[in-house]
Amino acid sequence: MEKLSEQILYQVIKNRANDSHKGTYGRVLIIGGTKQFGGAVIMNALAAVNSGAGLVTVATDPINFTAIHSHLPETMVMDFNDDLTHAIQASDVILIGSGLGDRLDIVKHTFSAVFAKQILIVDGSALTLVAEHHLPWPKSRLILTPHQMEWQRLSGVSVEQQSFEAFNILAREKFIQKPIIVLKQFHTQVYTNKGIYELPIGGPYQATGGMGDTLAGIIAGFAAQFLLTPLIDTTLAAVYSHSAIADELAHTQYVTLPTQISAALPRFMKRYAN
Ligand SMILES: NC(=O)C1=CN([C@@H]2O[C@H](COP(=O)(O)OP(=O)(O)OC[C@H]3O[C@@H](n4cnc5c(N)ncnc54)[C@H](OP(=O)(O)O)[C@@H]3O)[C@@H](O)[C@H]2O)[C@@H](O)CC1
Ligand SMILES: Nc1ncnc2c1ncn2[C@@H]1O[C@H](COP(=O)(O)OP(=O)(O)O)[C@@H](O)[C@H]1O
Ligand SMILES: [Mg+2]
Repeated sequence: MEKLSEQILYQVIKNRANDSHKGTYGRVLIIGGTKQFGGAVIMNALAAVNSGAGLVTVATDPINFTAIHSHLPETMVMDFNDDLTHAIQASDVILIGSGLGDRLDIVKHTFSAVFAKQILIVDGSALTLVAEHHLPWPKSRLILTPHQMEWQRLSGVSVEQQSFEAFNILAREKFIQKPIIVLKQFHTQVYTNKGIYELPIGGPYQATGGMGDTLAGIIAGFAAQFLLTPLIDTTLAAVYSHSAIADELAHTQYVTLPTQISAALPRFMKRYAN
């Protein structure tokens, strides 16, 4: 297992070309946030916008529209009960699942609408729904972001067994699409076609609801913006940035809130851009 270092940030975070525009930095569609869990998509979107995605749209329960706009006038919104086919197919990156509750219909529709070349990040409730209903995965480029219980549901590997990486490797082999799997925990592990990476930073000051929603949003923002960089590297840089910011905040804070991590992203990224 290879330990991640800040080197990955220099590899991925590049200065922007003068002749670029918002379209250059990718279109992200975030799908999630039932009436109960609107906060999850707000945290997805705060992370995606602050990490530099060019255009972000949130497809969610309309009850969340005002709250989203009051946090982030930069985002567009749409009703996730409407037909999402066009919005899905017009996006570079789709993030589905944070706070999606029991909306199996939306997961099924999204999986049927995505193209093979698109990047689909599957988080939170969407992972649980796939596991419960044994849904087949789509052919798109896939990143899964389970916490340990979500990975247990998906793979059958118990939380205890997950400390033996061989079990996780075997479980990943069963996926036809060989997704990038971000197995979140203290010292998160990332399983990829290039190898397994361990995050040596981060800590329990990150144990607040919404921390994973924020990570998923950063992964989406990085993937959309650094579209020409290998997806494994952009994912690793997102995972590293998320906890590196938390570590910096933890010098002076007892807990590090998800929304504070997103707010710190633009200044953090500026230090590594080259
Ligand atoms: N503001 C919002 O709108 C928020 C919305 N959110 C959204 O809510 C949705 C549900 O997500 P969820 O993770 O809360 O519930 P679920 O998948 O049932 O897992 C709970 C079970 O798993 C266990 N468990 C958890 N973590 C574990 C770990 N690391 N390692 C091992 N076990 C772990 C846990 O154990 P326990 O806490 O009981 O010890 C319990 O048994 C999801 O879509 C998310 O995006 C949240 O982000 C919060 C903020
Ligand atoms: N003790 C810890 N040490 C390091 N990171 C942690 C710790 N507890 C939680 N985290 C991080 O917080 C995030 C939690 O993700 P998740 O459970 O999906 O949150 P949520 O769904 O509430 O947004 C992961 O990135 C995980 O690595
Ligand atoms: Mg989560």
